[in-house]
Amino acid sequence: MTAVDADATEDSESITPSDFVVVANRLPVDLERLPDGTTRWKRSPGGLVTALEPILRSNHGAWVGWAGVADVDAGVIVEDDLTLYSVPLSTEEIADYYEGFSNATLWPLYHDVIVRPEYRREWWNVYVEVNRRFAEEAAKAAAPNATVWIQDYQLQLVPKMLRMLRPDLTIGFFLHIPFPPVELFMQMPWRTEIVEGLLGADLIGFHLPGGAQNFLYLAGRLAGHQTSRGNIGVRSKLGVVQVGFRSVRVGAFPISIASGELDEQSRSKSIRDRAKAIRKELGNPDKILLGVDRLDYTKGIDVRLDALNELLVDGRVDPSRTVMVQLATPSRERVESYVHMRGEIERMVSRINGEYAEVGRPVVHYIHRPVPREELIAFFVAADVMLVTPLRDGMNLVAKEYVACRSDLGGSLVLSEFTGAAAELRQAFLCNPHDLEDVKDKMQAAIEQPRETGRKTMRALRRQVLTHDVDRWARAFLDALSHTGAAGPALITEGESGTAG
Ligand SMILES: Nc1ncnc2c1ncn2[C@@H]1O[C@H](COP(=O)(O)OP(=O)(O)O)[C@@H](O)[C@H]1O
Ligand SMILES: O=P(O)(O)OC[C@H]1O[C@H](O[C@H]2O[C@H](CO)[C@@H](O)[C@H](O)[C@H]2O)[C@H](O)[C@@H](O)[C@@H]1O
Repeated sequence: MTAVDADATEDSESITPSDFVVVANRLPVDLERLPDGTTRWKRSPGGLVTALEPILRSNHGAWVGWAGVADVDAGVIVEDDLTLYSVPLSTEEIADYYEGFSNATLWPLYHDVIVRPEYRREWWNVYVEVNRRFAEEAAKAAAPNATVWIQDYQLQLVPKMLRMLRPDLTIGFFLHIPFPPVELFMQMPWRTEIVEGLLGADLIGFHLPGGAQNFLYLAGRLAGHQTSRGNIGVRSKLGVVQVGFRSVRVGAFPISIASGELDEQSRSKSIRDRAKAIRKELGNPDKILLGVDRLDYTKGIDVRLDALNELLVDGRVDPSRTVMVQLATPSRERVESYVHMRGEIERMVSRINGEYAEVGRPVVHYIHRPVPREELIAFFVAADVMLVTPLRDGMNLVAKEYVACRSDLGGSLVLSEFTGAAAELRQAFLCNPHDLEDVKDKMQAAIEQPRETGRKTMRALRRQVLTHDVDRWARAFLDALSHTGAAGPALITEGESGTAG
């Protein structure tokens, strides 16, 4: 392991531990190695970081995570409003824990087995080891009786490991991806270990009641614990698992974005001007269609390209007046299924342009790199139709970001039913991404939507997104967490206690 920029890092022994600690696979910033051998920090990809960074900063908390590169120990970095504890990972650990068990076993299993999950014992062993390392670092970062909030599928064993190291802590866990149906979860060779790992927390949060309900059932079936009956609600009616003398709460807390801030940014003159310039640079088309995603097979980028292609073939969309922009952040580039999918997407883009583009006027603009935040907001403001078509997605913050950026009440949202966001954004053009005719119909309807109907719809969508922001999400989860544990109030659940099933 090489150490990094000694001036910026401190020895963990000399740091004051924090009362509030977030533990996530990634730090909010990634260390980037430049060609000249030096390093610099850049923002990490994905919605988890987008959602959590502002909350942690405003709480002056600590964040435990990996710096995003192999074989580098970045130590502890103390900033004004945040302390970062980096957990170093070797090249082999990244291959087995991150690319392997997290992203070639858990990710596809939890996303409806769109790609076949691989169950390899050596990946599991390294997952256990790396989870232990995160638990140990979290134990160092946390002050006595602190609250520790563990994030996501990469760290499902940390709650139990941390509880064994530090029984004084209040421990929350939030899963950012879907929790799968029971029949799919039962494929997992280490299913009982995972359920027991999660049950080390005082509160386990999911985006949707369905995922929470699946977990509650499995806690009874696989771990043999008593569980509450009755339906779990949204931010209400928590389920309960009785683990010996401890009551573990299980609930649904749909995540969101800093919508007020985004709304304000999107109204600025510089963003408005840039949005106009984007339209001009694209050749002043009648309609701009936009996709913004990590390049991931769950996101259904192929679905929207297929639908666009057929709409062009059918003559239902005019290639001289319509442009699609796909912004795709590179993701998990060494995992086989991602390499394969990238090739497929790029072939589809070329085929559409080969058939329908004119010189200097492509129909699909495809950008395979992250776009700076301000530029992204300008794209949201410029886009007439936002295409969010995942085959499965825990939440999908992009859909909410688009809505937050449309204070002009312009634009329409085509949204897959299989995203967490669809449960809240009911007025969008909801589509079934497995039904190509449905996707085509909804895309065409969004393109042709009359202005007044569009404004009414956007107003309703905005009401939802602006009143349910990321602060409300964090507050709901942390409030519920503060009411757990031995000193907490009586069960906030409906129904009686009993074994589920
Ligand atoms: N090409 C891109 N350039 C910049 N930011 C991006 C890009 N693609 C996605 N993002 C950002 O990454 C986050 C993605 O979050 P989300 O939609 O929840 O999906 P996921 O976390 O699975 O990637 C959003 O904040 C979005 O704005
Ligand atoms: O860290 P990576 O492997 O590069 O992946 C990026 C993140 O992707 C996933 O995001 C999820 O969280 C979002 C916020 O809750 C949610 O909207 C989205 O539906 C999820 O896919 C992943 O869960 C994170 O751990 C990754 O960091």
